[in-house]
Amino acid sequence: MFGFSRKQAPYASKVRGAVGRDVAARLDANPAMQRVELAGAQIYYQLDFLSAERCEALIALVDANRRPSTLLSNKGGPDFRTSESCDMDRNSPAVKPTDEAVAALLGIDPAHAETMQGQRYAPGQQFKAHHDYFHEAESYWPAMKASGGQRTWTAMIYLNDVAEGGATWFPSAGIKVAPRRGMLLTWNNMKADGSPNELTIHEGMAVGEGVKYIITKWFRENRWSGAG
Ligand SMILES: O=C(O)CCC(=O)C(=O)O
Ligand SMILES: [Fe+2]
Repeated sequence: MFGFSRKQAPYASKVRGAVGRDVAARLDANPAMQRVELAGAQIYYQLDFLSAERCEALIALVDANRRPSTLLSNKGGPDFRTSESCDMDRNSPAVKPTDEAVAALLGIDPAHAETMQGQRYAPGQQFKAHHDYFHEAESYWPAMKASGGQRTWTAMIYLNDVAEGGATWFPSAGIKVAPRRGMLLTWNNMKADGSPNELTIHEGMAVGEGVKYIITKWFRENRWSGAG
C-alpha cells in the first residue's frame, strides 16, 4: 500500500533514542547529579566531580600540548572557534582516571568515546554557537558515519574558575553555566526519538578576564574507530 506508511521524523533512530534513555536513567539514579529543569533536553551537572589536584594536572597537560583549535566545517568564519586545544591521551596516567570516570558516570562503553579534548581560552577567545552532533547533510558526514556514527552525549569538565566571562551558553534552552573548577556538565545531543536536538545549540562565550581551561568528551553511537 502506498501513502499509509508511518512517517518517522527525519534522522530518528532507535539506537540513539535508547542511549538517551539509558544514560538519563543512570544519571537520575545518581544522587550526586543534578538535572537542569528543562523539558526539551537532558542536561545534567555535578559540582566537584574532579579534585583540584586532578584539574591542575590536566591544565598542565593542556598547556604543554595546546595548538589552534580546528573545526569540521569552516562555514562560521575565522573567529568561530578561536581557542587552543589538544588531544588528551587516554592511556596517559594523568588522563586515564578521569577518562574512565566520565564513561563510567554515563554508563557508556569507553570504546564509544572520541579522544578527550583539552581546550584553553585566553581573554577574547570563544567557541561560537554550534551543535556537537553532526549535521548529516554536510559533506563531512560519511567520514563521521564510518568512524563511529552520530555523537550522542557530550561531557565537559571545567578545570578552573574564570575571573570574568567564559560561560557555556545554551541560547535556545535559556541556560548559562559559569565555569567552576571541577564541575562536570553533560547533555544528550539527541531527542527522545534519537533525532538531533536543536535545543542543545551552545556557545563557549568569550573569556573577559583570566584563562579558561576545560576538557570535553564526545560519545558516538557506535565504537569510535580512532580516525575522524
Ligand atoms: O567552552 C565551552 O564552554 C563549550 C565548549 C564546547 O562547546 C565543545 O567543546 O564542544
Ligand atoms: Fe560544543
